[in-house]
Amino acid sequence: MTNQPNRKIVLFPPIDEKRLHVLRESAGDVPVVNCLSDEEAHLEIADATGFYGKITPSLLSASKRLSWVQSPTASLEHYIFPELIEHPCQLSNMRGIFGDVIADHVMGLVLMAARNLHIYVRQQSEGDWLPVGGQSTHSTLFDGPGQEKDIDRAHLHLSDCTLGVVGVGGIGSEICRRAKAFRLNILGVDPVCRLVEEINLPVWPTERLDELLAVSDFVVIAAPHTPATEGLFGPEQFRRMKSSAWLINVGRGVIVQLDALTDALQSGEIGGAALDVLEQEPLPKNHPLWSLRNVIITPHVAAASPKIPERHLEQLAENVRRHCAGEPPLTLVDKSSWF
Ligand SMILES: NC(=O)C1=CN([C@@H]2O[C@H](COP(=O)(O)OP(=O)(O)OC[C@H]3O[C@@H](n4cnc5c(N)ncnc54)[C@H](O)[C@@H]3O)[C@@H](O)[C@H]2O)C=CC1
Ligand SMILES: O=C(O)C(=O)CO
Repeated sequence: MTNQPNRKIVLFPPIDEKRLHVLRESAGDVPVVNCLSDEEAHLEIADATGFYGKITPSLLSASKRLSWVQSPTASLEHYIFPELIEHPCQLSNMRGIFGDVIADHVMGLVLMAARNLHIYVRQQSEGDWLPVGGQSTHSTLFDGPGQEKDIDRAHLHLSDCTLGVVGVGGIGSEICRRAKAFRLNILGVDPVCRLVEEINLPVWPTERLDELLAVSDFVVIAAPHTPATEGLFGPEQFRRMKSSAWLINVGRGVIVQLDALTDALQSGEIGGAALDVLEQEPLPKNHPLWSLRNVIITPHVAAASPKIPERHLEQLAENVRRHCAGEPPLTLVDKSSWF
């Protein structure tokens, strides 16, 4: 397909030369302008049709012909504002490139929690040989066969567990597939009631979240930050969860009310939490969550992988090509879900 006439794409903040070259190849004869300053971005956006980067209300109001905005991230909370929602331009994000990487991270957290690995790693640094649930300095299995002991009850058997996913999109679906391979029972809620391919898992509507919470041993949040998910997990949701259940959050920190989560963990209302994203990032050094035995914190790294920059560029280049050809972008965002 030939490019549409009079298209122009503006990038701000600027990107490196190597990536710029790839984008220019995708754009063909459409100019791609890499702006080095905010002032330059304000001038260049006036007649631009496409924009990649951090759009602001001021840049948007300086634009006269904008029909496409691409955010650099999957989440949109730092890139969306009322004027952009009302603007007729199409908005696309970077969802869909993180699925396998984040699902691997989640399975790592599930295995740590089930096998108490987080506790053993801490004990290792002190040179402590202490089985969780046991008092002896060696495995109680040697004390005699046939009887279930505290040490057994303190370690989870994964195929007896249920994992419930909140937000079964690109990341959530991959989590379900991996969990299935580990023989967990799987549930999922999402406003879009799809079937997870390969494992034929029917996804429940979000109205059934309470049911999912009541039976899940692991509740995994892989949803975006939207008005509907902000603060979605508070005291009531923790009350509904099993007292042994773990909450795993790889979606966005603000979906979980940090104070309510801290209370639920300190009071034993839920069994544990594994958090890659938190309402406060970085979590302050003196926050009580750091010292809780049943908490695993990773510093917003669930998506870190050498594959991601490569995929990011590929997806961006494809959306540049589509914009120039007059086609809708991949990963179009439904702006109405932000009302
Ligand atoms: N921890 C990290 O480093 C990263 C976190 N993320 C987060 O993961 C989120 C999901 O990313 P993808 O799976 O690629 O996006 P996606 O758009 O493919 O999937 C998100 C799913 O959540 C669903 N959803 C929307 N509102 C919901 C609600 N109220 N309750 C339950 N589900 C709801 C959507 O319908 C969709 O199926 C991103 O928006 C971002 O916040 C993304 C990348 C890295
Ligand atoms: O794209 C996102 O939303 C991220 O969190 C990247 O780490």
